[in-house]
Amino acid sequence: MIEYLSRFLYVLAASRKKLIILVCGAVIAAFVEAIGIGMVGPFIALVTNPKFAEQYPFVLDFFRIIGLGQLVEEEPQLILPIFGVAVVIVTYLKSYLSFCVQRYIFKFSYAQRGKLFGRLLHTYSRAPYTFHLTHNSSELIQKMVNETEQFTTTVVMPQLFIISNACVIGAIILLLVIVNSLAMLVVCGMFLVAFGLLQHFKQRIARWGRDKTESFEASIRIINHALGGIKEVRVLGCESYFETQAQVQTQRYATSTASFIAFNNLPRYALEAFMVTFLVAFTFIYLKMNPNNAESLSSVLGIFALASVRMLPALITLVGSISNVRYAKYSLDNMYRDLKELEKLSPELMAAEHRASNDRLQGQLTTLPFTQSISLDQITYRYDSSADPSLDGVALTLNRGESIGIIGRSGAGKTTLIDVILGLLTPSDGDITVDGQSIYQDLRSWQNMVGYVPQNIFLIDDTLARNIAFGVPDHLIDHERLQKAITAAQLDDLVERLPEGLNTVLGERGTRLSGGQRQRVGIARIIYHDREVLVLDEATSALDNATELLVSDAVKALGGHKTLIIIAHRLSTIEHCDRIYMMEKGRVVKSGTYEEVVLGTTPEMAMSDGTN
Ligand SMILES: Nc1ncnc2c1ncn2[C@@H]1O[C@H](COP(=O)(O)OP(=O)(O)OP(=O)(O)O)[C@@H](O)[C@H]1O
Repeated sequence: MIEYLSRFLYVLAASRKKLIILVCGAVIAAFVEAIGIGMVGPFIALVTNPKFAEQYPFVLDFFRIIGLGQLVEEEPQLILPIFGVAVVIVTYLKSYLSFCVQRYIFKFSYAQRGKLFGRLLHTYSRAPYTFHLTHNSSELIQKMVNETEQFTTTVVMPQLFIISNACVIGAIILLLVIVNSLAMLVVCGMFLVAFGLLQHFKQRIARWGRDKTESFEASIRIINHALGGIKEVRVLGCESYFETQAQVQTQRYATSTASFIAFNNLPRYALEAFMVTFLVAFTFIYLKMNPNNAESLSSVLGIFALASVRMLPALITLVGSISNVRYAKYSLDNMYRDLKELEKLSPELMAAEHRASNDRLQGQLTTLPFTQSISLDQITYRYDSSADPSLDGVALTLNRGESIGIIGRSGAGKTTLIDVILGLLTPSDGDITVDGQSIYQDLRSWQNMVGYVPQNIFLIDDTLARNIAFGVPDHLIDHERLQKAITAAQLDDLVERLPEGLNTVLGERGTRLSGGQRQRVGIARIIYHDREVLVLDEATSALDNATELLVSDAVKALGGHKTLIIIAHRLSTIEHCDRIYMMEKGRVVKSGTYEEVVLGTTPEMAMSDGTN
């Protein structure tokens, strides 16, 4: 329980002070409600039994507390009307307070959802790259969209309702004990039934919660597969394969959700059945033991009826809230694990990223001093899931303004090397230095000076301008620089042909562009961002020969004042490079000029696909 609460408080992004104020408000409202409930009984008793005030001294005590003790002692006929007015006032106060507290609970809980969503996005987007290599994006989307909602409705709200209902129940129990200690019998019976049910269904509730979360996550993954790969799916005609998978998951989701909702109604029926059974059994036993005292039975039964009418709804809400909390335990544990692990793992990284985002927004980027060279010194990297290292003692040096080409067969380690250079993977051995300073001393400043064009350019479903000035708010876009980048990447023709020029929306993942055009947008993007070191991963693979020539010219034009690292898909792309490194099984096996390395090497040795 303590562990659960500490996890809950960790995930809850609210200030503790707010939470304490909220709990205090809920407790006060619950006590006013309990007082209101408690006053109804004596009011009815005062109406039906005029001697009630004499028999029960707490009635006069009440009048003394509100300062009217003397008045009602002198004029006892005023007891009933004054008490009636007090009941009405307390009921109004109770209703108003309960409404305010509930409204605050809803506001507070949904504000938590927004905050938690932002916190998860912040954490995931700044998490080490290796985290993303092992976590499916559907899982992360599921957590941000569904589990934050679940956290709000089935963890935060129920916990606050547990507190307020526990207060109401406590106050009612106190009241019943004061009025008639026999009522404890029925209270104990009710608790036994309610908590017996919770205990009996404990495992099942937790399993339903887990099933619901997992099936929702699987559904998002299936949607991603079926619609993300719509071209292949349509051509291969395997739509029904994904439909069958989706059916399994929706069925699992339906079963777990329906079972839980049905269970939530069970305590009400069980408690009602218990009450009737108890009252009938009690009546028979009472009559058997007191055959001549049937009249007193009605007053005892009245107390029981009062207990059940007041206790039942509060107890049902309490049981519902507790089962909700259990139902959501799986998703709470999930979010706790991610947040705790990632926030613990990379607090400096997170802080640095946060600073960098702010700097970027203000157009100021800190970079490492770079006037001479970049050196990779004995870089070794092994993926967690792999037995052999993918990079094994790679060493190379690159002077400012130079361009190097990296070639090698498929699986030689080129992409892994690029990921290490980009600072996405941290080598287990070796170092990368810029003018002698390790990039790991200030990774963000290193990344601020690197531009990257991957094999598959990531395009957002937005305008061409925003895709080139990627991540820059509209009001900070430099239009002169944008135009230069477009011209350098040979995109002028495209801009002219697009219906709304630079403001044309490119479609999801740039579906309105050809492969070659997408590549050129990627190149325009790094030109716009004007980074000192440019990394091109087979950047010209999707270009036709004529366009490739144009883009290669643009890239070549960058040479001399930009430092280039190119993973080549076609040997012609790296002809102009100052040096070529050939990789094999994670090692650099040959280096030198184009003539020294490429000529005399079979295309199979040099390239992923054996082309030249
Ligand atoms: N996420 C990963 N987990 C485990 N092993 C990996 C992972 N990514 C790559 N590898 C392994 O690391 C080695 C190098 O892969 P890498 O992708 O760097 O090669 P590459 O030269 O870029 O190949 P290609 O030209 O086909 O893209 C391969 O043996 C590959 O199986």
